[in-house]
Amino acid sequence: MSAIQVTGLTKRYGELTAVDDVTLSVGEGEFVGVLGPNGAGKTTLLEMVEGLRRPDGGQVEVLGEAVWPRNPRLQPRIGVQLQASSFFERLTAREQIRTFASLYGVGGAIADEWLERVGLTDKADARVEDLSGGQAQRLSIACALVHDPELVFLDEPTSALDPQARRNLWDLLSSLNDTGRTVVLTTHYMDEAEVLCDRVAVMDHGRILQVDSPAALVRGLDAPARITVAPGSLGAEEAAAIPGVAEASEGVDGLVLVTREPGAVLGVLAAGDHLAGVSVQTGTLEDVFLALTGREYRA
Ligand SMILES: Nc1ncnc2c1ncn2[C@@H]1O[C@H](COP(=O)(O)OP(=O)(O)OP(=O)(O)O)[C@@H](O)[C@H]1O
Repeated sequence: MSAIQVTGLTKRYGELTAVDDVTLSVGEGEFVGVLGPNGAGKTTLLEMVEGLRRPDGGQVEVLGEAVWPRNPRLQPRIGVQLQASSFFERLTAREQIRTFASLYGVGGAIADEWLERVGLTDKADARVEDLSGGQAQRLSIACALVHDPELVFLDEPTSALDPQARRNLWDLLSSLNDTGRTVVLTTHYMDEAEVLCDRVAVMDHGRILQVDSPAALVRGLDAPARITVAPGSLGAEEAAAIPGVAEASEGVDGLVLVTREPGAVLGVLAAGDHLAGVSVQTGTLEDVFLALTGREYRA
């Protein structure tokens, strides 16, 4: 069964169509990312799927249930990362998460465990107003997860985090997903989408342009591979004569061979003992975005 089924979803703000006829399905246990630049419509889409915003058209079904109007049967089963501004005022971090926990009948010990899991134990007694942006973000994520929901929604969960906290959160989300939870997040970070997601929906101007695994999106580009050979290892003429090499030219890091048959070319390089220091570069999600929109990706 699908965890999420979105059909023809549309949201307009005056003249602007923020979400334009989006159809998307997310399977149980999948980790799906909605990737797009600022203003692509990711938040609006997510809020409609969460049942927080009313669509102008289309349908949303989450865990087999309608989400609008507010569906109380869904609340215990889904976790929604709220913006830091939605915290209860003047509570400490511990009181905040314990309050969320108690709403779902979850005990204080588990709430404290979640503070630990997001690295906030030493901030447990700080008021939420006194947390840094990254700390508040981690607290909001812990509050969304404290009742162990089967489906988790996160809106740009790592945007205010430093690199270490970002890695830690990636590990946390991956481990949740490994234990069967469905995770849907929005991000404008290509690397985040690439590392975490089973499938990525590339979104721009309210539309989902393509949905697939990061590897399949890149494969679909049909872009040639670039093999860089360490300087001095091989001459340009010799390299150009290797079957399958379309082009060989000196680059900053060595000789760059452009080929659509990287396996065969690497085989020849190995046979000639030229593999030391070789690197292979294929397309990236940035190339995918460029191919889909005709524009460079700017988060
Ligand atoms: N309440 C609103 N009223 C009017 N326009 C809105 C409203 N909310 C969003 N928009 C507009 O809809 C478009 C999509 O916004 P949305 O926040 O969904 O994009 P996003 O992809 O989440 O962007 P970001 O990465 O910056 O959060 C934007 O052009 C935005 O200005």
